[in-house]
Amino acid sequence: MSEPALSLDKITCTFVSRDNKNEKYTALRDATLHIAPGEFVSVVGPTGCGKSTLLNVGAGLLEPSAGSVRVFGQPLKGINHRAGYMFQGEALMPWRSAIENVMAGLEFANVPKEQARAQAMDWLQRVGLSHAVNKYPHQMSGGMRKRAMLAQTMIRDPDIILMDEPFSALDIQTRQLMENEVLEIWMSQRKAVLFITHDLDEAIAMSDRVVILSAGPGTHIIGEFKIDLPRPRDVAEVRSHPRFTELHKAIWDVLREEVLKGYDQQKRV
Ligand SMILES: Nc1ncnc2c1ncn2[C@@H]1O[C@H](COP(=O)(O)OP(=O)(O)OP(=O)(O)O)[C@@H](O)[C@H]1O
Repeated sequence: MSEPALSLDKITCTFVSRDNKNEKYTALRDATLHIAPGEFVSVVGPTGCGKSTLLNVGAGLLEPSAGSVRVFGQPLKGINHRAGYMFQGEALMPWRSAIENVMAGLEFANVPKEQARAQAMDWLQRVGLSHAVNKYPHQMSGGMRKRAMLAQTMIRDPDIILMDEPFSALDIQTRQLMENEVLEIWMSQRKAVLFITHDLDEAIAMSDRVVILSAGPGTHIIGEFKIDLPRPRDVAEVRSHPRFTELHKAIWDVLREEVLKGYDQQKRV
């Protein structure tokens, strides 16, 4: 069997507590997750449990207190250069137009400007932004900015894509369009994806596998489900598939108690 694209083994992350500098807070404890090349894995869990922390460890942005990270079998040191990231917030440079934003990653990698521009045009077309090539971020809608961010992530041709609630700020219709676009691109490129979401429907609709995290402290993986729904999928239509309902119930049975625990903790803060 081939090496996982991303292996997170027995990851523990302990922070100085935000509430009391004399205390420590262990967000993750012994969390293990392997993602195969080309596999789409979503991680769901209660609010504040450690989803972003896990993703940041995989991105090489955060060194775990214990445990190991491997990328295609090689120990990760520093930033994960085989990964592209798409986060919740805005990542476009306001002083650059759509095309200048999309081509920026290639320029920084010293790709000749004309080649970078041609590839950026191609990606803008793929994400439905060929009409907005010269628009600046403030001239684009939230959905258009997300499309530009997707092109910005994909143009570097990463082998692993890390997404942290990328569409949570979008209205439901735009969100579903973007989810379908991501699936279409993923089907054509088959990169490994680690997708973080609060939304169980989104996780099931998109993924090959859904992994469930416990409430913190000491968050770890408490269950995982293979999503055996047929592909290609339309994220809106797949929700009416009887198997979707079965999977949703089975996962929610595991997740519910953790969500309640997480909610309780938030109320106490
Ligand atoms: N740098 C840090 N210093 C102190 N505590 C931190 C730090 N980063 C994360 N934490 C704590 O670790 C826990 C997990 O945070 P994280 O952001 O990973 O959770 P999450 O599941 O992504 O949250 P959400 O569902 O709200 O997006 C939280 O209690 C958070 O306050």
